[in-house]
Amino acid sequence: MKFKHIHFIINPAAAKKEPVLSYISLAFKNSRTDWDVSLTKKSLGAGEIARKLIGNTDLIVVYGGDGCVTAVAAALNGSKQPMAILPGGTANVMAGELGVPTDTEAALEILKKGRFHLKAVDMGRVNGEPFLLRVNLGIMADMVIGANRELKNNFGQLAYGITTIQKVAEAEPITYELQLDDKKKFRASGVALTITNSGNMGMGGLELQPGISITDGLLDVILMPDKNLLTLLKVAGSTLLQNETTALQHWTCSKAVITLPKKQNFICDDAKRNTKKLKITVMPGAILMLVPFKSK
Ligand SMILES: Nc1ncnc2c1ncn2[C@@H]1O[C@H](COP(=O)(O)OP(=O)(O)OP(=O)(O)O)[C@@H](O)[C@H]1O
Repeated sequence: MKFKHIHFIINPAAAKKEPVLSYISLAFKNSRTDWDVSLTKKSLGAGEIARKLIGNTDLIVVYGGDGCVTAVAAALNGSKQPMAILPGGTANVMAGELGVPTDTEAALEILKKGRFHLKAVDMGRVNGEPFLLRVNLGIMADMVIGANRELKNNFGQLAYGITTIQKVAEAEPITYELQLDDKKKFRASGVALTITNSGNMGMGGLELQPGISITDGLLDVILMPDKNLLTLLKVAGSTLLQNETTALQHWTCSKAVITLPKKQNFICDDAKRNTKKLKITVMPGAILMLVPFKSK
């Protein structure tokens, strides 16, 4: 498959510092593909740019971190406009999930040679707002909020690890009321709750829990009940060994209502929000994404 026209949305302030325009120009030098570029600004997000491009190009490629990627996916959901990712950020969870190489020139080579197919990927919606990766509460939310730009610039992916250690020490369990699909409501306490579409953690291809799929039309709800050392070690071990652990509670559903004892911060992909009740639904096959063929 080859595209006649590609529009690149580039975040010039993305974490990777590299001559991405030269790479694009070189990759398509002798190709019949015509391409254009838009640059994001602090005041002009990737999502806003993407929305105006719907139907005006064959493929929107976003170069940046997950902030840009999730903003573009949110803008395009339900539109049938295909999108692709050139990883330019610190972690690029979605690119990892799809198997897009971290190396920009290698990712462009796949695009140029047509070694990919398009896949309809699920998204979710929380209190009306679309998300691509996950909704986080508790430690996981605090960790994303704590990993600020300065920390990410200095430490890259390690920024998340540094803030996790800080946040675990401070964490207190919260009692959540959960209603999954149309089943009976129940209460469960935990220091971290994640409602996730993607299993990838953006770190060396590690998965949060095995079997989480971005194309199964379902969301995975994962609760970490406590923060004692044994639980943390079990979670770390199961992540590394890619097996299911009893230290985490894990459910799947297509919709969830989560009620908190009081208003609290949560993370919708990259964005910080605050609420007492989360109404979450899956949007099966909401976005067409470019997926590289698996290398043999
Ligand atoms: N031209 C620009 N100058 C400065 N900042 C920008 C510009 N364009 C976008 N941004 C900022 O970049 C951020 C989103 O970028 P990106 O998705 O690469 O970051 P990220 O999600 O923090 O990535 P990662 O965590 O993987 O490093 C937003 O905070 C946005 O305001």
